[in-house]
Amino acid sequence: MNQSKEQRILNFVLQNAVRGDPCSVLDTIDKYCSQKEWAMNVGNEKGLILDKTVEEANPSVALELGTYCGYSAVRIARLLKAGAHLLTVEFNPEFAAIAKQMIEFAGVQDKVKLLEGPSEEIIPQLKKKYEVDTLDFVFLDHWKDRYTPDTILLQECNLLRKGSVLLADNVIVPGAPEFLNYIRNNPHFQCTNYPSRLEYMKVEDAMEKAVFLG
Ligand SMILES: COCc1ccccc1-c1cc(O)c2[nH]cnc(=O)c2c1
Ligand SMILES: [Mg+2]
Repeated sequence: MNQSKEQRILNFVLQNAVRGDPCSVLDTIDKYCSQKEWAMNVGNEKGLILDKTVEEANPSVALELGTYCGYSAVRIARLLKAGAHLLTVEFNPEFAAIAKQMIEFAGVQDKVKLLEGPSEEIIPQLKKKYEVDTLDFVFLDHWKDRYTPDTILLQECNLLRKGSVLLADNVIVPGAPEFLNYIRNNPHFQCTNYPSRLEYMKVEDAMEKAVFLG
């Protein structure tokens, strides 16, 4: 049974990165995916926008939708203050299994809770089952057709508070035009666009930040 691309990425990290060093894990994934096999990690260019947004929000409780191999979970968790934590949601069991190992190798497992399942099922469970009050930061990086319904669901479940920061990846490529239309015309959100590049490619992409105004 030949290996998946995601397994090859993990193996490259296990053999080349420094255990317990999140930055070396990120650099090693970026090296593999820029030189050997493209993969849909947020990457280092958009990763810097993610870093700045997380640092500015300084979240106690963060949510990521779309874990994939765990690159952005490691990227976010490495910036979290003592006692803060990230909940990351992945519906693909193969990806979740890879991400779990990636997060543990990076040494950020105490700050990250990986939840396996569809976001539309997990979001309504966050308060009662996962003891969340409100979310300080949300990274949307899953299926683009879920950006709008999940943003509506977060509001319906009272998971956002005045000042909650949403950051969406890939609003140009693959694109989330319906989400941009929804969020930019919604008076409860203050939006900012951050032009960038698609990970590991000379292709235009962008991230959209949306601050909930309550
Ligand atoms: C499976 O498509 C891969 C792909 C192909 C071409 C262009 C973009 C993407 C892409 C890039 C990303 O950062 C992504 N992030 C999260 N969920 C995605 O599906 C996703 C897709
Ligand atoms: Mg993405």
